[in-house]
This record gives sequence, structure tokens and C-alpha cells, in this order.
Amino acid sequence: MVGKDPRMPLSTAHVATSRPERYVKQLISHMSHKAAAELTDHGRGTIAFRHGTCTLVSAGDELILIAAAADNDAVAGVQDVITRHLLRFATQEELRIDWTEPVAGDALRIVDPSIDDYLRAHCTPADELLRELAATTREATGHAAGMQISADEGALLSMLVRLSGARRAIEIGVFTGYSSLCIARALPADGQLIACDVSREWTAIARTFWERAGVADRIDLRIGPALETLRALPAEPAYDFAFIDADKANYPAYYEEVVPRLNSGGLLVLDNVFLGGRVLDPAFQEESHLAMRRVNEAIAGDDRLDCVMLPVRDGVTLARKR
Ligand SMILES: C[S@@+](CC[C@H](N)C(=O)[O-])C[C@H]1O[C@@H](n2cnc3c(N)ncnc32)[C@H](O)[C@@H]1O
Repeated sequence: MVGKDPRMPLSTAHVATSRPERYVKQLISHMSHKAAAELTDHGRGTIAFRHGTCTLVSAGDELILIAAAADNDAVAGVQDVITRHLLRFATQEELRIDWTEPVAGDALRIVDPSIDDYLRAHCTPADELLRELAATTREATGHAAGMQISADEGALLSMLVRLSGARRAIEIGVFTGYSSLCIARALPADGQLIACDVSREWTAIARTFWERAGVADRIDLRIGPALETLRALPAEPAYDFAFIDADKANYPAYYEEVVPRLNSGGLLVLDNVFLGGRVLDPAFQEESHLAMRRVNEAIAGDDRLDCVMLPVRDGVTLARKR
């Protein structure tokens, strides 16, 4: 992180246009003489100026711009350069470029609190056993209990496993077993979940709840660094569902190991892809931030996968193998 306050305000703009891709290319090509400008294969570009960055995304009939810099004045500088050039390039249409007020990455509200209350009130609620597991986790693990997935995310996992008809699943990051329980219960009786974690202490709680739920025989708990566990599995496609929710710095490696092992039509789910909004804010440069940006970028550009990123809790990516 840089300086005392690591946050960098960022601001976005959606520009309606029939030629977003062309503007991304033009901006990148023009700016590459004055700044570090880079174009990816999938219509996204980034321009790193001395005082800030701008990410450009061609999205259907929209050009999405994300400007970030050290302070509001510097954001305004990035906005100004991009706006002026875009208006100059748009000789055949009149563009409207309205930037949002700058906000720091870790101060973003992913979902409005009222919507959040409303959606929680309209999901199938967690049953008694899941509620007891959440309460036991709070009692036994204190602060760490915040790592547990929420009831609505658990319901989403169960729904996805059932919808995908998955039989064989892998989970990376068990903790006290909430997500494993949601996945395992949604598998058929002869289904199997390989559950990876390093902690014997936390997964001991998980085991008691899996027993009580009657799914312990479907769960194969592997204690040890998950990367080693994954690498020890046969490299061919064999799994229908994978959930990644462990140490963030290893997300790119987990993704690399999981995708080849997924069957065609198999689903990869990743939790915490926003890192509390920090992925958007270039001031955050810890290993976990860099890794999450890298994996988000890689998945979006991966021709083996179709993906959507959902604003569920701290961000959930669904990637289906083609
Ligand atoms: C966010 S918690 C998982 C929460 C869980 N999915 C749930 O629903 O409660 C992350 C877990 O990853 C585990 N973990 C961290 N580093 C790991 C590693 N290198 N290999 C395997 N597990 C790891 C931690 O022990 C912790 O239990």
C-alpha cells in the first residue's frame, strides 16, 4: 500500500455508443505515446498515467470507463484527458460522458442496505441446523466467524449445485463447514465433495455438523495446503462443481488447477472477488489484491469459460466450462 491513506478515489462513466470497441482501440493507441497503455484480447484496455489510471471496457452498446487516482483532483485530471480525447474521436456521433462522484474502493456500497435487507427477507431462510452451525461458529471462533459465507450465499450454492446436476464437487476453504454443508446436501446420495482446508481445529466443527446432516459419507476432507491436494488429483476432467473460498493470494493457482479438472458444463464459483471493493482501487497493492485482479482478468478472458460476476455479498463469480 502507498502512503498513510492507501485509498484512491475512483469514478466511472457509462457512455452509450455503437462503437465502443473502436474507441477503446483509438484511446489506447493514441495514449500509448504518452502513457503505459495496454489492450487485452477481449476488448478491455488500461491506461496508466503518471497520476492515475483508466480502465476501458467495450460492453455491447456501451463504453465503460473506470478512472482511479491518488486524490479527487487527480481523478478529475484522468477524467478530463479521457473525456477530451473521446469527444475528439467521436466525429460521427454525439457522446454523453457523465462521471460518477469519486469514491474510495473500500468505501463502496456493493448493494444498497435496504435492498440487502429486502433480499435477505425474500430468500429461503437457512434451516435450524445451518443456523446452529452459524451460532456455534460465532461462539467457537470469535472474529474469524466473519469468514463464514452468509445464508443467502449458502442458498445460492445449493441452488447452483442442484441446477447443474453436479455429482462430483471440490471445495477449497472449508472453515467450519457451512458452504460444504450447502454443497453436499444438494448433491445426489452417491455424490462426492472433496473438501480442502489446512485447519484441523475448524474442520472438527464442520465434521460434527456434516454427521448430523447425514452427509458426512459424501464429504472427503483433505487437510493440507489446498494447492498440494489439487495437484495430487488426476489432471483429467472429473468434477462438475468447484467452490473457491480460501487464501486469496492463491486464487490464480487454484483457478489454474481447477479448470482442467472440470467436466464440460462444470461450474466454478469464486467468492470474495471484490475484496470489499479493493480490487477496483489501484492503491491496494497487497499480494491478495494483485492476485484477485489477476484471476478476475484471467477468467473474463478465458476462452474455455463463460462467466458472470455477481454483486452477491463480497462478489461471486460463476464460470461455466464450455
Ligand atoms: C473464508 S474461509 C472459508 C469459509 C467457508 N467456505 C464457509 O462457508 O464457512 C477460508 C478457509 O481457507 C482455509 N485456508 C487458508 N489457506 C489455505 C490453504 N493454503 N489451503 C487450504 N485451506 C486454506 C482457512 O483455514 C479457512 O478455513
